[in-house]
Amino acid sequence: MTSLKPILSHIDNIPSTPGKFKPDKSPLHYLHHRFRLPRITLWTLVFLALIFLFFFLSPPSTAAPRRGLRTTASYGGSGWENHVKSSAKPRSRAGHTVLVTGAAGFVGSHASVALKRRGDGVVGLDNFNSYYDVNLKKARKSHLLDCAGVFVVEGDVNDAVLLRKLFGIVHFTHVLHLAAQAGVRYAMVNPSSYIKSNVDAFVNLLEVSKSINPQPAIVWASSSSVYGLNSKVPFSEKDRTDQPASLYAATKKAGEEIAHTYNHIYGLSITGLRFFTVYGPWGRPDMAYFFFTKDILKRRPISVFEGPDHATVSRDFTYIDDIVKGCLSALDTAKKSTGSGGKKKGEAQFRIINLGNTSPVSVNKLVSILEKLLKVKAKKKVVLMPRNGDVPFTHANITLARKELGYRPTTDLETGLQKFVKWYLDYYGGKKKSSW
Ligand SMILES: O=C(O)[C@H]1O[C@H](OP(=O)(O)OP(=O)(O)OC[C@H]2O[C@@H](n3ccc(=O)[nH]c3=O)[C@H](O)[C@@H]2O)[C@H](O)[C@@H](O)[C@H]1O
Repeated sequence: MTSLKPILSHIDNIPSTPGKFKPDKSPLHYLHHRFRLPRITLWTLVFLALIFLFFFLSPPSTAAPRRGLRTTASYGGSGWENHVKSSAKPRSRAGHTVLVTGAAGFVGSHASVALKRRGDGVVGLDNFNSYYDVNLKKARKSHLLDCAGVFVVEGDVNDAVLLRKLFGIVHFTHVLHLAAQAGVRYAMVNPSSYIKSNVDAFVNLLEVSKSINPQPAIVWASSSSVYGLNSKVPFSEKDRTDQPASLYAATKKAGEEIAHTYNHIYGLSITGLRFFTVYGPWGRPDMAYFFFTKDILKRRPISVFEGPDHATVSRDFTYIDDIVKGCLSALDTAKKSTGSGGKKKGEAQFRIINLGNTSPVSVNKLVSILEKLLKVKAKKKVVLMPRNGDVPFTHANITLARKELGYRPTTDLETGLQKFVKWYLDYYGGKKKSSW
């Protein structure tokens, strides 16, 4: 940044007590005598010059506000713009141009690679917060660039200036919004992070998207957790979702309602995908399959939850590649938004679709598969599931996904975990360049 020292040096002459100026030989003194300008005019000119310097000579990079979790942000400059433009370019005219938020995250990184590899233009956006190992996010970012040519912008979805800047540089046909504060249990530790990432940021994205011309179509990640205490299985999109068991679930449910509002008022085409416990290579270290693997290998005890009366706790674990296929198909089948100039011009598409595996597996079974793959016996401690946001089971009905998206999950838990364990051993065994 330009040094303000020479320009501000005259400020030393401002008296602490009015009327006690020392005799000076400053440029101000000279102008005052030479051109007979009143002192008030001169001070006004100095003030205007300072404002000019502040606004026009600041460097082009911007930093997002840092609240809660540590985040980084840096963007701006012609080199940066060129990276954004070239990453956004689809290989063919028919290709989409997609802004992927949360691109350095688990699902975001996989989806970005898949989109780019099939010929779409992709720009990633991620705030690299410290909820879990930032080095893993950085490694995903490097892989995205090296293996697929996807450029990830470091910035926050809450930063409206950045979003407008990106939309100003690139005409995004679609937004795949995967940035979120994940994890059901962490919501008791840092509740405000869920509001900031899952509510505030989503509203910010929708606000910007509705005012863009033409508006993009939006596909975003909701969650199986919205079914909360619903006990009717398998979970269908028609079932009740008004009994969330965690603040995470409540913010995802809020997102679904907020999405409906923006669809209704502004004609934004919006598809919410309810993901069911997604797992796989390059996954999230805060998830049970991931930290169980780590703890089993380190011969540390793991807590396996069970319900009251020793009821089994189970999840409809869904492999990452199946989820990615669902995301891409949701983008392909998304209809155009109908609004322009911030005004709705007709009914727009609004969808909420389950993406699960339809084959729930108990946590006990998950552990026994890991034991077999890792060839290590787990030190299991069976404990009553704490009341911290968890639900006893999930099970997706995917009839709508089949119909709307042609979605057909093909990977069972054992096959998916085999791929995860291979990646885990490669990555943490020192092969940092493990394949995608
Ligand atoms: O589908 C979703 O929408 C959510 O999926 C994921 O949540 P969950 O399905 O709860 O996954 P995860 O924490 O891996 O626990 C898995 C199982 O292990 C059990 N579990 C957990 C911890 C433990 O110490 N012991 C244990 O038995 C636990 O009781 C559970 O039965 C995402 O984290 C969340 O961000 C969201 O995307």
